[in-house]
Amino acid sequence: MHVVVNAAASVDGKLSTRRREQVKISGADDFARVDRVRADSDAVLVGVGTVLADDPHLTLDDETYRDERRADGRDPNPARVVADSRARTPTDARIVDDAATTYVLVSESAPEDRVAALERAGATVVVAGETRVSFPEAFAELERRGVERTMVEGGGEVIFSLFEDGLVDELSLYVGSVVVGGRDAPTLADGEGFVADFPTLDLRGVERVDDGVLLTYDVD
Ligand SMILES: NC(=O)C1=CN([C@@H]2O[C@H](COP(=O)(O)OP(=O)(O)OC[C@H]3O[C@@H](n4cnc5c(N)ncnc54)[C@H](OP(=O)(O)O)[C@@H]3O)[C@@H](O)[C@H]2O)C=CC1
Ligand SMILES: Nc1nc(O)c(N)c(N[C@@H]2O[C@H](COP(=O)(O)O)[C@@H](O)[C@H]2O)n1
Repeated sequence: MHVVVNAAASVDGKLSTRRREQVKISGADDFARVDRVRADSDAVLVGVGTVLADDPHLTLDDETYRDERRADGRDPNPARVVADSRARTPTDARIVDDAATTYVLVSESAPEDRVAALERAGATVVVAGETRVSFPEAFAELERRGVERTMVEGGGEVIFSLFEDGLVDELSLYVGSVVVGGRDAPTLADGEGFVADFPTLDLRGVERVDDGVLLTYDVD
């Protein structure tokens, strides 16, 4: 599985505010770039924290990208994937509608009634991990289902885990010209944090986009 993490942060590294409400950090040109990255992916993944905070749709905005994908014999939108150990994704979340395939990654400890409700709502549930979603296991199953390239849109808990598991191949970070602040505001990589053996990156590109900077990296 090739994994591309994409996120937008303030200059102080925050993905949103201490209230965990969605903040538009990217400008129009960056959102257009994000749409292209989505279109080039087989799946777009977020954590359940992002689903509960933002209620994202994670489909393509530009119809021409859907047309391109149809012409290539692919589904018009990439699949949507939620990492959700306890199956907390609401059945009326936008990510569960019929605009694209939706995979909900759950752990073995997810309540059966929640799993059944998500399946009734049209989601495909993938069980991986005992109490928390195991990304290595889940990605192996997604690969069996034809997902070879996954774009990860956040949030900070999930991005940290993917770095911890050594699963990230590329990172695109848009740094908007804004200060958010807040010691409890989510950052690019939250979780427990590293104290040694920090993942290191190769800087591939630096580009001005809107009034911010797009940084692109390969992960060592
Ligand atoms: N600016 C940007 O580019 C973006 C900003 N955001 C912002 O980020 C915030 C949400 O981020 P955050 O709270 O970090 O939530 P995440 O989206 O990272 O979701 C975290 C949750 O995912 C579940 N999960 C399942 N398996 C794992 C695993 N192996 N490792 C880690 N988590 C796992 C956990 O819940 P459980 O144990 O119940 O499964 C965990 O609490 C929102 O404020 C949102 O607006 C989000 C995306 C992009
Ligand atoms: N690239 C980017 N820039 C920002 O400024 C953002 N706030 C985000 N957020 C991500 O986009 C998701 C919303 O997707 P839809 O428009 O609903 O398809 C949101 O949930 C974050 O993952 N991204």
